[in-house]
Amino acid sequence: MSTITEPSVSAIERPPEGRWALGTLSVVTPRPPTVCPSRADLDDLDLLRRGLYGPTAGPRPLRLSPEDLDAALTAGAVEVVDPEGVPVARLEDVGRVGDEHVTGRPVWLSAPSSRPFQDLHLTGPRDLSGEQVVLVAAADEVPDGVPAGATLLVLASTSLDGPLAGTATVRAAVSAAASSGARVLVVPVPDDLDRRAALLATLGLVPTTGSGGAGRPAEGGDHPAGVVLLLTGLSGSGKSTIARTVATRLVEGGTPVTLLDGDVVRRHLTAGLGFSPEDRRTNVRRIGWVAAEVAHHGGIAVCSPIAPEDAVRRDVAAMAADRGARFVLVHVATPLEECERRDRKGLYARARRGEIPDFTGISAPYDVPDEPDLRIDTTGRDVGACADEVLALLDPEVGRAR
Ligand SMILES: Nc1ncnc2c1ncn2[C@@H]1O[C@H](COP(=O)(O)OS(=O)(=O)O)[C@@H](OP(=O)(O)O)[C@H]1O
Ligand SMILES: Nc1ncnc2c1ncn2[C@@H]1O[C@H](COP(=O)(O)OP(=O)(O)O)[C@@H](O)[C@H]1O
Repeated sequence: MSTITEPSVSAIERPPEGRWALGTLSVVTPRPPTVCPSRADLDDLDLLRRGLYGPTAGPRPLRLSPEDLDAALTAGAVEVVDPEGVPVARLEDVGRVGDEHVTGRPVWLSAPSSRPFQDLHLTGPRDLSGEQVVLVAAADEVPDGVPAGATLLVLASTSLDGPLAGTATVRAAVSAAASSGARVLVVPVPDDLDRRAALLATLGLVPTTGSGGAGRPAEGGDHPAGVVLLLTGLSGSGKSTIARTVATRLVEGGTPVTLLDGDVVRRHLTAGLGFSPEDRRTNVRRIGWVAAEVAHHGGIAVCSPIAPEDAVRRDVAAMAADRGARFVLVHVATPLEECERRDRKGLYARARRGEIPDFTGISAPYDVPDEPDLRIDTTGRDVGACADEVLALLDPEVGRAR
């Protein structure tokens, strides 16, 4: 989830009725945070706005960063923008759902930015119960012979910023329908089973175990999904060494790789950032954004920042998922004592002397990942063997030369 933070303004926006009647008083109403949620959340809001979940549905809970969550609860609202910054909705009277989510009453703002195959999208509820409807959720589900007069209902997200697979599915449906005179309708498929059932019911269709039961396509079509591989761990734990070895093996096998190493990234992409919690968040989110872009086009991005915060690592996972990519998390769990013993760059000694403030593991926190795909303690281990364990996590199809 990417967020845009704006400074709060010192203006009276909505004075509570009956209060602050004195003309000379100026009240600061906290400004709601502006949030650009995941593509799945934006699609869900769009379906809700079009009435495609029926008249009584509300928005599903929106995951916010801790800062935005606090700001939303304080302001009682959150403004939702699409990736182009178009304000699409404002959730009012927001309340917390669990630790990380909020929900509220939607007030619809501008229409979302247009998307590929815009004219084919369902604009509102429609009764399709009397029609011959073929549900399609992936390009290879488009039947060879589409009956004339049938409706191909494509359950796919076709946004410019989402997985490419959805657009490929619609393209396949349009081309199959052209020869038979069938009609194509498109609707983003909700990734929640109850929402999907509500959508199909609104269209007069019964959920089936066929395409209607299919999940949101994370891959498929004619674009293999790429991978965002994130190696997280303390300084000196072995992230860069393993990342380089993994990348080298992949390149030797004919698979191009984008390496986003912590130190290297800080000299270029995130030059100028320091090691405050906020700068680290920005650093890791930028890495995640670039990695998700790479993976969106089928590439492999190997990233090795310390990435000390659990919530930010999950932001990166969400960015990858939003771009139809796989996210693989490896915790390089070499203990602090061993990292400090190695002290390849002499930084731990300096941090112990107090010369480097906020040093991860010494004077700045590191959230140990709860459920990484792999945890490796490199102490006394061969680098190649560690790299092999990581490589084994990657789908052989993804590692295939293209
Ligand atoms: N205060 C402090 N804490 C941790 N590390 C520090 C600090 N200051 C400089 N360094 C050096 O910067 C490298 C970590 O940068 P990252 O971009 O990976 O960090 S973070 O993800 O933004 O937390 C890290 O490199 P690695 O050893 O490769 O991890 C250090 O060399
Ligand atoms: N099995 C191993 N995997 C990775 N690095 C190892 C391993 N065993 C020893 N090392 C050494 O540990 C150090 C790790 O440094 P580096 O890869 O820069 O860590 P980080 O990127 O996490 O700061 C290197 O000097 C490397 O040679």
